[in-house]
Amino acid sequence: MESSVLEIIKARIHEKHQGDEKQLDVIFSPEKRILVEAPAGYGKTHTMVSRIAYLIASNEIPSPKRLLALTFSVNAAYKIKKDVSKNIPVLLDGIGKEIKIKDKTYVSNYHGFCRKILKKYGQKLHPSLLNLDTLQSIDDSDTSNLMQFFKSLSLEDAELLSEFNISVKDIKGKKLSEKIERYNEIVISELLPKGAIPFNAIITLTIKLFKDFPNILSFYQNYYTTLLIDEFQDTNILSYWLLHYLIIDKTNVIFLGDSLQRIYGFIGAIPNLLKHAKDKFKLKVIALDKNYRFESNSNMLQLDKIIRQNALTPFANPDSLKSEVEFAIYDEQSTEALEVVKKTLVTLQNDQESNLAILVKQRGPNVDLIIETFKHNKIPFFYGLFTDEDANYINFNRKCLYEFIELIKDRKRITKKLGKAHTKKIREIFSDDNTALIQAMFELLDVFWLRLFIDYSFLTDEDRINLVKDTFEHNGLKQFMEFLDSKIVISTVHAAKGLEWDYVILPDMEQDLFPNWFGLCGKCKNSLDCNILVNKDNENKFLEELSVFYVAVTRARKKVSFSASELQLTKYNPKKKNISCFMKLPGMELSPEM
Ligand SMILES: Nc1ncnc2c1ncn2[C@@H]1O[C@H](COP(=O)(O)OP(=O)(O)OP(=O)(O)O)[C@@H](O)[C@H]1O
Repeated sequence: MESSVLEIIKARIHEKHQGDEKQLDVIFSPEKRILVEAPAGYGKTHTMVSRIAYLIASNEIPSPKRLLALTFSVNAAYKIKKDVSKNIPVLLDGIGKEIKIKDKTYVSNYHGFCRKILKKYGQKLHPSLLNLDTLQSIDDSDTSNLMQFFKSLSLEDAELLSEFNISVKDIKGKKLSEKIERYNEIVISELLPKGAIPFNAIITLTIKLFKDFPNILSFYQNYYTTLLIDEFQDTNILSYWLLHYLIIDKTNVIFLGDSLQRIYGFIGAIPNLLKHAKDKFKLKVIALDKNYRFESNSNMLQLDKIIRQNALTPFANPDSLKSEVEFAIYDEQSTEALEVVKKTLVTLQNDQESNLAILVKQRGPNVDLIIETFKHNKIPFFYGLFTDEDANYINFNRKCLYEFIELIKDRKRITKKLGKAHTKKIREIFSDDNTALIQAMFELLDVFWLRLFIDYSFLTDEDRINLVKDTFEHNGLKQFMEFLDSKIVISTVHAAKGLEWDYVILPDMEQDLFPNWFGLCGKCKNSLDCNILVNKDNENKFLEELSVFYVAVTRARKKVSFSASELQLTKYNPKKKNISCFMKLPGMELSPEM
């Protein structure tokens, strides 16, 4: 490429990134191995998009097709793809070059990528993998379920499947490596012939393919010269193994992530992964240093720093950080619920274009009362109280996947008509279920189909089919909350990851709720006064809960407010509880206003 053209492209990127030196270092870096570490809102994804666009626009890689970009969540992957396709024409505008990204650069999540490989070569393991799109994705965690659906499966094999599933979540590397071969054998001999494939097998079979057919592995290792991975902290052990196969000496690698946003430990996100990967792949660390989300909001910026500082030095404030924090304490839950409703209305009244989320750690009688109070006052809101572990939520996504596969069996294209048929079928299946969760799922499903034809019209039919499958298979409907019209969302923090609102309220900041009993309080020896002493025994638990707190707080663009009650509702009687230890992080200057 002519140097003058390259300079124009660089200047355009420079301008887009407002001269942010660290981001530009990453984008233009000649290094082959980079780890970008940065907190929420520091521009990791923004930087990744420009790096991809730069590599393609400047011909730094042999072809856009040879760049592989992966992320954890489906929605994030397709957003990156969309941003890259928007960015390249801007970079190349008026300089006589045209690159259509539509079906070139491959951006996906780990499963989507493996599915692509299995569709091409999986028949070498079993003929049914040729029609991977029509195989039903099954849950292999429950032994009795497996025995019921697969009559010829022995109890021993069913147990192995379910133990394998649990070991992925518990990150038991040794157990997994001992069992992966047998796991694959059972999937191939028992499940695939009956048209079924477990979620984890999409990755384990790809690994098997790489092991059994070195020429296929070598093709992919050489084909993808550049590998970029966003949301790296959420990678699980199977995906991490997959990366070990793909990365060879000459591969250019960039991982981007933030250890403090690892909140999927309970489904297998590996702890200390960034450090491990840094040593393993000899990565050069570049830390981004400017927070764009809270650029003009010094109070939120300070609060962000305070939480992060406490991850390094719990309950110490060496840099004397200060942030004013609204924290109201009420005598009991019904008063708190009413005040949360009032606060919501006043906030939206004062800032009419804004939206607001009420985020909680988990479902329970306390948030139920808040919901009842909203309903009682006839204030509409979206019900987002589900997590990735929630059986009903998972079941809804699964049914969506099943029905989609049935509908797409004889077709190669997704049309609006197909979307309507799918929604109709799902509504029929759940017609007797009036629970708030299922009603909310219907809303999300409508939004999902609507956005598919608006936001993803640039995708090929194959990519769109993959997007639908990836979304349902990954329990990803929750990500479509961001497109709802609703100005008020009541959600779990886990369902809200990756999304943002102008205002966030965190109610129930009490002992046993946030952090919760299972997460930390049950283990804390100082629960009498909730002045936790962080030590070797509870450090990991503390960090896991603090991560969820951090993700919750950083969902707010403008402001976050907190509340608590002295009397907490429990299954039995209301109980007197302390306020959360998280409201005692040094540097937070609490003001009783709400
Ligand atoms: N150099 C920059 N100039 C202007 N805006 C920027 C810059 N870098 C990032 N932003 C903006 O800041 C916001 C946050 O960026 P981005 O989503 O990439 O951050 P992130 O580090 O990936 O956050 P998270 O960890 O929460 O995913 C986006 O709206 C992005 O457009």
